[in-house]
Amino acid sequence: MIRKRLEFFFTKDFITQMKVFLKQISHYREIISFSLLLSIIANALGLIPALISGQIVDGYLSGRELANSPQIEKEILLWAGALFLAYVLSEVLNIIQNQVQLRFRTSFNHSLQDKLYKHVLHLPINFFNKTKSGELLSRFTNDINQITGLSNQLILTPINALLRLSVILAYCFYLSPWIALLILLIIGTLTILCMFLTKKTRPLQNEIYDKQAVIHGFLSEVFQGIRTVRSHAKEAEEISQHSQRHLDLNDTRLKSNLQIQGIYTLWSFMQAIAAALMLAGGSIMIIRGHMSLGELVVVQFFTAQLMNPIFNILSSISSTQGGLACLERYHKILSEELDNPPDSNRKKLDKCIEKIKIVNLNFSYLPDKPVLENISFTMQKGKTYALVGTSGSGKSTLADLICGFQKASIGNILINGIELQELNKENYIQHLAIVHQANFVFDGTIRDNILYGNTELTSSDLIELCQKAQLHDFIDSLELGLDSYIGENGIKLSGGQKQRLCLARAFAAKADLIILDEATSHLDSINERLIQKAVFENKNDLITLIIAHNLSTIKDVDQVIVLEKGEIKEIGTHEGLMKLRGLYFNMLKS
Ligand SMILES: Nc1ncnc2c1ncn2[C@@H]1O[C@H](COP(=O)(O)OP(=O)(O)OP(=O)(O)O)[C@@H](O)[C@H]1O
Repeated sequence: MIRKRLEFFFTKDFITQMKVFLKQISHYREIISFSLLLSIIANALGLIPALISGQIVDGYLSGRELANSPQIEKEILLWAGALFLAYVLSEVLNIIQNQVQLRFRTSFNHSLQDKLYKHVLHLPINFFNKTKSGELLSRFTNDINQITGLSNQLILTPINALLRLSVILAYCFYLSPWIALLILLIIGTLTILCMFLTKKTRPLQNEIYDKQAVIHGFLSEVFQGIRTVRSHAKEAEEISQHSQRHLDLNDTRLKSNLQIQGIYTLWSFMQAIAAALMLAGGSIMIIRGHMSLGELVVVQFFTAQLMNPIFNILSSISSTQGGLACLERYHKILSEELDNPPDSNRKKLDKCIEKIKIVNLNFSYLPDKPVLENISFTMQKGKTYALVGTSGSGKSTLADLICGFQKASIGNILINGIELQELNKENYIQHLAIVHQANFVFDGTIRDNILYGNTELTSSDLIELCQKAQLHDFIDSLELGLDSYIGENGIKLSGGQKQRLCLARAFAAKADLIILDEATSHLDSINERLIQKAVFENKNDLITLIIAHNLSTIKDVDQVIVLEKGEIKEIGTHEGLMKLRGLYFNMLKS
């Protein structure tokens, strides 16, 4: 019966999420218990002033002629001192409890952040294709903060409030069962009414969080693409859309606030009724000789104190709903399947990559829309390969599959004879170096960015790498050389300088498979040739795969693979394909 009633107020979903949360914080039970104990003692001390006031009224101010004796004044002063002490002690304990609580919350927040970050960084690239980065940021900031607050809303506030409620009710019951009954009646009505109303606030709370996340998503997109926004003079449109989204969010906030305000108003109204009833009931009981004046003082004081705990429980339920919605979203991300579990027992490569065999590979991003079909070819250590084809033919997708960033729908990629899916991805990636056309550089120095590819490099290694990537002249021209800051995503660098920096970082990785996906597209022909020379210098030690639109840059590779609409149309050496006078020949001629 109780369970049914609970499910009436809290949905099953709510209860499941609550259980998940309680399990999550079970590691912190010691610190939570300590914080709870402090809070209970502080609250108990908070009730003492009421009892002392009642004692002073009954003991010295009523029921007999007021005696003006130094002894009585001394006793009153002692009681007042005790009252002051109870206040002070209660406050001190509250301060300590706040500190303990903060410690728990920061450590809990930290562990939530770490867990989510660890998971997200190992999610398939597809996850990032479908999730806006701003929304993801919202999960790390707003959602995690809300989840952290749940400990207060679900544990400390209700337990404290229930305890206070029990003490007050017990005292009132001791004075008069009728007063206790009256209080219970008021509380019961109030609780049922507020529970109905708070239940209604949850959908709007969720809507607010969702809309905030969408706004973050758009903001981060616009900041990242500020050049595109500027170059299309879309500032006014973006501002108006942003403002529209905010108006929409404000609308939801206002609706939600209206609901909450309704609850508050109802609450104040009931509180006024309770105070009036107590005053009337208590006064009648004094007149009839069933209660003393001091006891009425205590009851009035307690009634006022009683309302807050109940209100805290109810507002906890409302904010808990928001927090649990955040927890739901948090766990939704954690339930996304990892393609690269960090602690898996998958096989590690015991030597460098010597052979990559691709067998009958098929892949599609969307059902029934194949991007790659029946791809089969082999790459060997010491050889260079080029993937060519028209735009959208699937070259970058194939490179992503070889790197393990995407999973083939059908077919295999065998690395030294081992199925790629059976390999420990972290270990496998350490054997690769990839440079994309639009590679990312971090906000830091040139040195930081190159060391990201290999932290063990010495200064002379760095100089050598920069020479290989044709970056040395540029670095020499900078006042701070390798220690120059390049700004967010290399804003202070030209497209070509950024590409050369990415090449230096890739060379630093000392990989056995290097994939250059349009990696020299921003370079002038002299630099492009020099870099190619550098790439081919160590070609005997690795597998080199070049994806290029400029076919004049790949004439010297050992094998050219020509893709067209996701299928291999031609494969062979430059000379062989030229003789064939097929697709490759036509591409080169055109
Ligand atoms: N994340 C994605 N979701 C859905 N479709 C995608 C995704 N990425 C690429 N595609 C589609 O897959 C096809 C192959 O894209 P891919 O980037 O591999 O081609 P590409 O040959 O490298 O092109 P380009 O030479 O222009 O870089 C294209 O039709 C593209 O629209």
